[in-house]
Amino acid sequence: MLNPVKVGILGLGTVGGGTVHILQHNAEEIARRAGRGIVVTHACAKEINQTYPYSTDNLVLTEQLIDVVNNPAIEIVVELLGGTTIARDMTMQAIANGKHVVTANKALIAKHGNEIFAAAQQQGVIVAFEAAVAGGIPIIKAVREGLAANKIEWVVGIINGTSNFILSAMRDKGSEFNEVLAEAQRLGYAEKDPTFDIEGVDAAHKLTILASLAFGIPLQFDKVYLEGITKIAREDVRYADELGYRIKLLGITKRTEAGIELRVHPTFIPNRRLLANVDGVMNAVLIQSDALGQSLYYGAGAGALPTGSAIVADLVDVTRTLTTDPGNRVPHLAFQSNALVDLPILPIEEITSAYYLRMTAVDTIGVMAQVTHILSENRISIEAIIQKEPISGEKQVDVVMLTHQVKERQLNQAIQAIEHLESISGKVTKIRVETLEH
Ligand SMILES: NC(=O)C1=CN([C@@H]2O[C@H](COP(=O)(O)OP(=O)(O)OC[C@H]3O[C@@H](n4cnc5c(N)ncnc54)[C@H](O)[C@@H]3O)[C@@H](O)[C@H]2O)C=CC1
Ligand SMILES: N[C@@H](CC=O)C(=O)O
Ligand code: NA
Repeated sequence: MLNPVKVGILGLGTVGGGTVHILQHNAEEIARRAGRGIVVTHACAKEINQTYPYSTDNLVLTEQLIDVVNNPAIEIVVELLGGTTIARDMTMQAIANGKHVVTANKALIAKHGNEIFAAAQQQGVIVAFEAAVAGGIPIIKAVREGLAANKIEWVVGIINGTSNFILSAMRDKGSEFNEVLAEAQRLGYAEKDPTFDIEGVDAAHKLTILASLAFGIPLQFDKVYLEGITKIAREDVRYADELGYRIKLLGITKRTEAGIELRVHPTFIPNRRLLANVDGVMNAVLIQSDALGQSLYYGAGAGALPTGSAIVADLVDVTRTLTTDPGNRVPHLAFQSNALVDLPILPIEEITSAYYLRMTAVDTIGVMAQVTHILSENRISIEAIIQKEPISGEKQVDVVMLTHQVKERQLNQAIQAIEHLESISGKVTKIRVETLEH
């Protein structure tokens, strides 16, 4: 067998720890698969004086990132720092030094991937990023290689473990939002800045990557429409249940004649669907493609070992292809770089969806007639409508409805008119309903 491949890791936190553990624990199996050993020789972190729960005996630990990136003995740099400034500099420096890079950093790839892949291609090195989308699920491999025969029509996914963990606990145990978020942070699921998880930014990073791989378009994070889960009220979770739905934070990207839909938002999903039953930190990605039809990919979306699993899989992949001519490797974004096309991304008002609407009626007499009149004027048909019984002593009641499919611009016009009614108090809550056929 050849000498082991030397790896340097930047960052020994949740994912760095999981990666070192797996490489040590499964060393023999990994070497049998890769054709040679894969050994971490150097690692960099801010907290190198702590005791790690794995052996650091043969590991040179440093606080200086550049010591790893500029070390001529290291062939593969694993970037597990997070963020898009220092991580970008280190990644670009590693590439300039002719090193392959493996990263879990979806923010980095979504925002700077076009530049990073161009530099990597010029240097003939690989930047591998399986861990960046849906944690341990081999979704990059599946889309880039497994579905290479297909024209992909749409991709829909639960791709943020933290927000799914929160929504599941709110529904199943009636837990408080902030308590569950703190638990997700303790378990190492959340981003350093957890607003990325709960405001949909992390899911948008991952969706940006999936859309590029699915449709052969450049990475365009700035064009993703995003809404997080922080505005979901307890009553919406309860009404979803009553109507036979679950609320999930979905990333949706779809090819239409007018352009590409690229959106992240809370979504009602009928509870009989598989996606509706993906709970806790689990992720799932459902893909519609022309030859295979639908395929579903399910597994742990965050955590030390699941994410470490994806990092090590990339290390094996890179090791196996070290001697392959760069022109014959799998292209970073699934399509050859000169075959990417710049399809337009649709503004959210141009999408068509069904909707859940909740409003508070202050005067119940005649309010239903007024609301349904506005909807019919805007050619919006209603699938279900519920007027809740007023709580005794109170005049206000919730009115909840589900619409059939309509263009979002049209729905927004109707909502504006409804909010102007004297019998309606405050804002109308709007949540999109998942209507993709499956
Ligand atoms: N935690 C998870 O389940 C998942 C995380 N990711 C991504 O993996 C990456 C790492 O995430 P975690 O391991 O959770 O983060 P973490 O916060 O647990 O670890 C970060 C590590 O980087 C080191 N570091 C950061 N800046 C440094 C600097 N300037 N100099 C030296 N060391 C520095 C820290 O000391 C720490 O060891 C992020 O990009 C994250 O988005 C991806 C999938 C899942
Ligand atoms: N914070 C992320 C970690 C994995 O990508 C999540 O919760 O999914
Ligand atoms: Na993955």
